[in-house]
This record gives sequence, structure tokens and C-alpha cells, in this order.
Amino acid sequence: MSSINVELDERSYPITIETGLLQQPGFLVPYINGPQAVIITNTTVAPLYLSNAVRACGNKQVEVIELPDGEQFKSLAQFEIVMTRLLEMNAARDTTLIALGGGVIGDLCGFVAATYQRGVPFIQIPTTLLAQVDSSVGGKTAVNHPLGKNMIGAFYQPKYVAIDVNVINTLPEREFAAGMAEVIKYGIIYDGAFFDWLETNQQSLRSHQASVLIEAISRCCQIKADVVAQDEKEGGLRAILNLGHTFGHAIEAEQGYGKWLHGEAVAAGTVIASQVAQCMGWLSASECRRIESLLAAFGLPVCGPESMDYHAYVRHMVRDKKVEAGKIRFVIPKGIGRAVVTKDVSDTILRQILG
Ligand SMILES: NC(=O)c1ccc[n+]([C@@H]2O[C@H](COP(=O)([O-])OP(=O)(O)OC[C@H]3O[C@@H](n4cnc5c(N)ncnc54)[C@H](O)[C@@H]3O)[C@@H](O)[C@H]2O)c1
Ligand SMILES: O=C(O)C(=O)C[C@@H](O)[C@H](O)[C@H](O)COP(=O)(O)O
Ligand SMILES: [Zn+2]
Repeated sequence: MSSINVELDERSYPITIETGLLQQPGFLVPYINGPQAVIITNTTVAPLYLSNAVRACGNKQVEVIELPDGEQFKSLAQFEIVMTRLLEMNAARDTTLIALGGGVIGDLCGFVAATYQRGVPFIQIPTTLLAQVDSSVGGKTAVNHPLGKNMIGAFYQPKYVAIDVNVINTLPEREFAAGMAEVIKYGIIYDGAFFDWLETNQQSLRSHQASVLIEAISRCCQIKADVVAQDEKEGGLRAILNLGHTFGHAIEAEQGYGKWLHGEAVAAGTVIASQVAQCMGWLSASECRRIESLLAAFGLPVCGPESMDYHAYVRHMVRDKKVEAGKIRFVIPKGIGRAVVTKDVSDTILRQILG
């Protein structure tokens, strides 16, 4: 078992990482303030883990909202449906919401929690690798708009993050790989030794060896907690967590949400950002190859869709949340283990790489 604290000025909270956590009846009770909890989940996760999650709430009164599964449902329309259900069940301000699922459920439930009656407490039980290493931690909550990813949302921290590594056993391989894209991201932006460790342990990770998985998830959560503690609302440093996302979000929106998984789009975007870094002299050819090879080792895409050219990317990137004074800001690696946010990527380089 490992425990990590996200230290914030207000609303610090713990993350527990443990195999079999979900099997423990009543373990959520200390984190549920009032008499009622509402579990928000989807039609894929509910048959697998809902009964455990209900038992984890002990003697609290539990309601369930089950949503359709898919990135296309991380939408304002689903947001309104959840709000209506909460109102119909007379959920009060002391109701705790519980997100049981991947990043889609976590981001949507978190945004509902941030806004229902101006804010109710929420807990994250992330059930995908991606959600365990990234989306459940740090308080970015949102829904998508057809014109852009996560365009409607809020910074709103959970009260508690409960990670049971056993749930990875039921995760489809493609979803596991998508999570690995965000895992590899942490090595590139923050911790070169962790990147080396991922290269060394790639075989054990691919076979989901529990001890190696726990080590990887714990390291990612620790890095995210460190970054968020320094810059909760992305005034500066936190933007490094967006490596690959400026290009990746463009791919997701252009292709239609759900066609490319978020992690797949981030993988392709990370390779593009690395190629930019190489053109700028910030990454050597061999470092660039190491990044591409590690992503490819998990079956992740290492280039964007053939149908997308420079103009298709730019059409979306001009709406990226990192745009400042009309200039797109990119997260670009500087060696493996460090990344910077810069406006100074020339159009010539972008045209050369994006085609
Ligand atoms: N808030 C943040 O900081 C942050 C960070 C990264 C990504 N995100 C967001 O997260 C979303 C992607 O999350 P995701 O990759 O978890 O996708 P997801 O939530 O769509 O889950 C992936 C698939 O796995 C299924 N699933 C979940 N847990 C399972 C389990 N244990 N066994 C079997 N199937 C399971 C889901 O039903 C779904 O079909 C995107 O919307 C992305 O923008 C947010
Ligand atoms: O937590 C962050 O900060 C991140 O950027 C993590 C990303 O992996 C995540 O996909 C995030 O939702 C993207 O944020 P956005 O601000 O670009 O929508
Ligand atoms: Zn992401």
C-alpha cells in the first residue's frame, strides 16, 4: 500500500494506492461527510465494480447514476442529465458524489460536483490506468464541446482518491496502452530516471505485474501531486502536464471524440512535440528515438492521422487553453526529464512536421 498527499493551501487530500482496496467494506465512510452518497458510473464499469463501491460506503444511503460509456458522452447534454437526476432525488449540499470509472466519468462527475448547488464534495475511484495516474488527481474537471476538448469546466479538487490496482486486470489492452502514454509523459517532462526505469521495466508493465504497476502508478501520482501543489490552477509550471496535448486535443476533436482514445492522441502529440524539440536543438536524435520507441513498445501511435495537415491542426490549436495574446504556447521537451512552455515554435518547423 502507498499513500500520497496532495498538499494545497486549501483542500489538501490523500491518494491511497492498494491492491484489493475496493474489496474492503466501508473504507470510504471516513470520506463521506453527510448521510448520502451518489455513485456516478457507466454501463461498462457498473457490472464490474458497482457492488464493491456500494459496500465501500458502509451504512451511508447510496444512490447510483449510470451513464452510457464513451468520450462522446463527456458532454454538456450528459452534464444536464446528471444534474436533473440529482435534483429529482433531492440530493442536498451535504451529498458526496463518487466517480467510479475512467477519466470520462471522473471529469464529468467532478464538473457536476463543482457546480451542483455551487459545489458538493466528491471522491474519485479511478478504474483505468489513465485515470489512476492522471485524471483523478489535480482537480481539472470538464466536459468537451464539439469545437474543443475540455472547453467547459472548473478546477475543483476531490476529497479523496482511492486507487485499487486490481481493476487493471479487466481493462482492455488498448485502454491500458492509452494510460501508458500519460505514464511515459511524466518521465519526459519531470523525471529522466523514471523514463529509464520505464524502458527497463516495459516487459513487466506490459504483463501488468502488480508490484511494478504499483511503483509506476505511485511515481506518477507523486509527480502530479508535486506539480499541482506548486501550481494548482496552471499559472505556470502545471502546463508541462500538457505535453503532447496541444496536438493531441486537435486530433481528438478533428476525428470526432472517441475515435482516437485520449492517450493515443497524446502519444502521437508527444512524438510531434519531440520532433519539434529535435528541430529546435533541444532533443538529440537518439533521445527522440527513445521516446518514439517506448511509446511504440506499448502499441501506441507515433504519428497523427494521415488525413490531418498543418491547417487541420492549427484550426483546433488556436483555441487551445494555453493560447496567450493570440499565440499558441507549446510544451516542448528539453532533454528527457524536463520540458518548457514556449511560444517560440516557428511556423516553418510546424509546417515541416505537420505537413
Ligand atoms: N482531469 C485530468 O487531469 C485528465 C487527465 C487525463 C485525461 N483526462 C480525460 O480523461 C478521459 C480519458 O479517460 P480514460 O482513458 O480513463 O477513458 P474512459 O473513461 O473512456 O475509460 C476507457 C474505457 O475503459 C472502460 N473501463 C473503465 N474502467 C474499466 C475497468 N477497470 N475494466 C474494464 N473497462 C473499464 C470505460 O468504460 C471505457 O470504455 C478523456 O476525456 C481525457 O480528456 C483528464
Ligand atoms: O492535469 C493537468 O494539468 C493536465 O494537463 C493533464 C492532462 O493529461 C489532461 O488531459 C488534462 O485534462 C488536459 O487539460 P486541458 O487544460 O488541456 O484541457
Ligand atoms: Zn491527458
